[in-house]
Amino acid sequence: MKYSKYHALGNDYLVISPQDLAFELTPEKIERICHRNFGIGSDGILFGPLPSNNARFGLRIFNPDGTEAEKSGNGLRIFSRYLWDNQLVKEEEFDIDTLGGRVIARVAQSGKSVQVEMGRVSFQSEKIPVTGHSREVIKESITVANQTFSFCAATIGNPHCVIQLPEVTPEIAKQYGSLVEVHPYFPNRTNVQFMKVKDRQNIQIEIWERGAGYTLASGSSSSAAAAVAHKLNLCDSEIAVHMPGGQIAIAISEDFTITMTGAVTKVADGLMSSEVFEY
Ligand SMILES: N[C@H](CCC[C@H](N)C(=O)O)C(=O)O
Repeated sequence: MKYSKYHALGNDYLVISPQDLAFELTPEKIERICHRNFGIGSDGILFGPLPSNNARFGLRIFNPDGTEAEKSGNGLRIFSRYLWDNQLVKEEEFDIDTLGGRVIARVAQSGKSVQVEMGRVSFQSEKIPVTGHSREVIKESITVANQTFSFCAATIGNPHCVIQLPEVTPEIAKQYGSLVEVHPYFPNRTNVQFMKVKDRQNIQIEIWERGAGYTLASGSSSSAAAAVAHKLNLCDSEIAVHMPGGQIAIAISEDFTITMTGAVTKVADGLMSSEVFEY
């Protein structure tokens, strides 16, 4: 079966088109395809373009644990580049419908940069969701492994828990991210960002992704963390988000609509053998 592999700042995805799909995309098959040793290996699968009544293209996004995500910022930039590589779009704006809402994308620099209007960030508990009474989830506390953190929660279609610290490291993300991801506060689990605010135009984040674990970059995490920094008046409305895999530019409008701009890199076009499911 044909696939295309791209990465966005080290957050890698496989694009599989429905016309090439040779089997049902079950959670077990997704896990195996994404496995770094027994499969092709990736941080997820982008399944599209699909027919849509809401947009020019439909897209489904799957995590390596087989669960489906409402949105993926890096995934949307990669999918936009895939559409451009396959002559399905040129430099014009086009829209993509996802489980987490409709976005508007534009490919630039011969596919090496993509801008996506990701939708509006909400801090509202019932939209994220976060348990408890209806409120904006700002500066609340969460305890995992006997460590209590102050956090803010946000959604941009998928859920995010943003924890601000004076310093952030991969070790902190790996030690605490997996515990926060499955904390009872988050009925649908959550993506987790540990954020250092460097100045009013720059933040640094370390990421633990729902259903994927530690990743080198995340577009929806960048959007959520930047929105929280702006909400807390720690940053202005244009923020560079620095991650181990590179940086993403985030622009935040008055109503917290997010525009994300970042790189995309083509890795390969490949052919997957059916033997991958036999081991
Ligand atoms: N794991 C995420 C989806 C992918 C997010 C990330 N790769 C991005 O670029 O936004 C979730 O379950 O919500």
